[in-house]
Amino acid sequence: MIRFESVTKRYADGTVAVDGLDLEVPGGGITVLVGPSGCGKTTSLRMINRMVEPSSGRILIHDRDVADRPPAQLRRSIGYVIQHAGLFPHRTVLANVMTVPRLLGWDRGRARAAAMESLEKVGLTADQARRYPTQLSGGQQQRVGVARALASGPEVVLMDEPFSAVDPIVRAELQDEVRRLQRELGITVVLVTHDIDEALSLGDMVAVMRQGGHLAQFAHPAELLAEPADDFVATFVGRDRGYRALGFVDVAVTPSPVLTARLGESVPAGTGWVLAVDEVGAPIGWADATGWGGPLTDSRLHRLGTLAPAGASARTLLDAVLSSPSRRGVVVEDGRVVGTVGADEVLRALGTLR
Ligand SMILES: Nc1ncnc2c1ncn2[C@@H]1O[C@H](COP(=O)(O)OP(=O)(O)OP(=O)(O)O)[C@@H](O)[C@H]1O
Repeated sequence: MIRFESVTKRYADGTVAVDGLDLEVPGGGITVLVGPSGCGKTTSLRMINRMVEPSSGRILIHDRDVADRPPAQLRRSIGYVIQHAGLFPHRTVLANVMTVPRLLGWDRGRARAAAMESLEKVGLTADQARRYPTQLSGGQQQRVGVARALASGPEVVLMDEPFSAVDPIVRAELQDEVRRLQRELGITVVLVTHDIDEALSLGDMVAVMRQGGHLAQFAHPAELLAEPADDFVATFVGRDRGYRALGFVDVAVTPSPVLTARLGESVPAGTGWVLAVDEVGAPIGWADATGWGGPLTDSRLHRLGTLAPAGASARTLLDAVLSSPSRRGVVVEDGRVVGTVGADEVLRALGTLR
């Protein structure tokens, strides 16, 4: 959908930032450009909306050369999100988000409605819309940046290190949000990051670039982990790639029934591990009824491990097992316990995969 054809960018001082890049970004997904500092990610991204002009080669969106479109018009049709949101400080949040619709010539009412809708999509309120950017947290400002990029309903959104300036928790929330919005709106997102974990968790496809603006590998995250094209990619992808690859592996393991009890219910001595559940069947903790019996109380409970949703990846299942005091991973559906799995079952299922 976005095609780089032998694209090279040589800056005026002779720096070759991108060298003969051939890349086909599929429509309707998230494609991540990742690589070490200075490998040409930002330059590649900015050539899509003509903020940087290629020295040779061409870039096509829907088979149409971007060079044939006036830069200002092209940029209005493509959303753009940058690291520190890049908001106008002296304009309200709403006015910021209305910018592109207004530039497109929409009347005030239509632009305002589109901006409010867009702000709502990223979880911001009408009250926040009236404020100035500095009156919001860094994470909220970044949401405004995303809302602004989406306000005119672009098909393509470019994001340059959009989450690097926020803390890890906000970052994870924003990543989820972008994933959700991409699916909901069916847009094509091209995102630049230097963080391989972000690339692997967000990307439907990941382009790993290396110094000198060369493409090292373009693949699905699971393939990058399982079959890095060369030593550079293997090193860049990092340690634990065998284990991390399990995050993309589905295994057929049927959860076994587990003994559950509500608080106050009597548990016979010698029962072993019992999973405490609340009134709707959601797990609340484990109790070890090996050496005692009697009513189950709060004080008997050990902390739950992580929970694996039904159909979770091998990595999530194993994590549920390893973090559980009973060494049985709890599988839930709609928050309710459906059963448990053991490490041996997950490993056996993995062993039968090709
Ligand atoms: N305007 C410019 N003039 C000259 N050289 C430039 C210019 N912009 C970028 N470069 C150089 O081009 C190369 C690629 O830069 P680019 O910003 O595209 O890399 P990047 O992978 O996005 O890096 P980072 O992760 O550090 O932002 C670097 O060597 C950089 O110094």
